[in-house]
Amino acid sequence: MTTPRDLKKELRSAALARRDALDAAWRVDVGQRVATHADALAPSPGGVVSSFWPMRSEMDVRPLMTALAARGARIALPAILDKTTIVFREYLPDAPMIDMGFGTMGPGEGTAVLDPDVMLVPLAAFDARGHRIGYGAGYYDRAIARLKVKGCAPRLIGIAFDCQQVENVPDEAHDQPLSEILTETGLRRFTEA
Ligand SMILES: Nc1nc2c(c(=O)[nH]1)N(C=O)[C@@H](CNc1ccc(C(=O)N[C@@H](CCC(=O)O)C(=O)O)cc1)CN2
Ligand SMILES: Nc1ncnc2c1ncn2[C@@H]1O[C@H](COP(=O)(O)OP(=O)(O)OP(=O)(O)O)[C@@H](O)[C@H]1O
Repeated sequence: MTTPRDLKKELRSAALARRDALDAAWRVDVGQRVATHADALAPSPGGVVSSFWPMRSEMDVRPLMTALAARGARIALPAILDKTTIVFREYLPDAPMIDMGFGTMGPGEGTAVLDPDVMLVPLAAFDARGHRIGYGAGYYDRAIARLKVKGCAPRLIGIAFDCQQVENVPDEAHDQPLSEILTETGLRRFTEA
């Protein structure tokens, strides 16, 4: 029997292969263009936006991070604590970044841990309902579930290229659907089917 887990695995690797095939210079250009959506994404001044330090063929959201910081947002980046847990540590441009493994970097220990008001969520694949597939470790699903238990409900904005959209992401109970998605064709809001 094909389980949701098997299906997700297939969709993940196909979507990541499509993303890997995108032209690298075009991807950089898109990263710069999406920064023009900063006004629509910025929380009220002093609010926290979690971003991510690009790895593999992800969109480079660093120009967007800079634009959000210029609008008064505090920026946080994921720090991998163990096989199941990420926390979001404050990103201060002058503070040293440490190697998080997997080709990504993050702020070191001793940096403030923040609860995001707006979360820019990396992903492998997404569907028209806002359901997403990540890299398969469940880090983001768990981090979002943990925030909700604490009474925090961050605005969840997926970051992807249009070629990562799939017909249907199989549902699993722990999935945390996105409210919006930002791609090279703009910012879209999902209306759960
Ligand atoms: N830029 C960025 N940072 C991020 C994430 C992300 O998606 N993008 N994460 C989002 O979660 C976390 C890192 N998550 C990751 C999860 C799995 C693998 C990974 O390479 N997994 C192996 C399989 C390992 C195994 O099965 O034991 C692989 O895919 O080859 C990498 C990062 C936190 N930081
Ligand atoms: N809230 C949670 N509590 C416990 N386990 C969880 C939770 N969320 C996800 N998991 C577990 O994490 C594993 C990976 O889940 P899944 O394949 O949905 O990850 P993903 O969406 O690809 O990853 P990510 O959330 O890191 O982007 C699964 O075994 C799942 O049971």
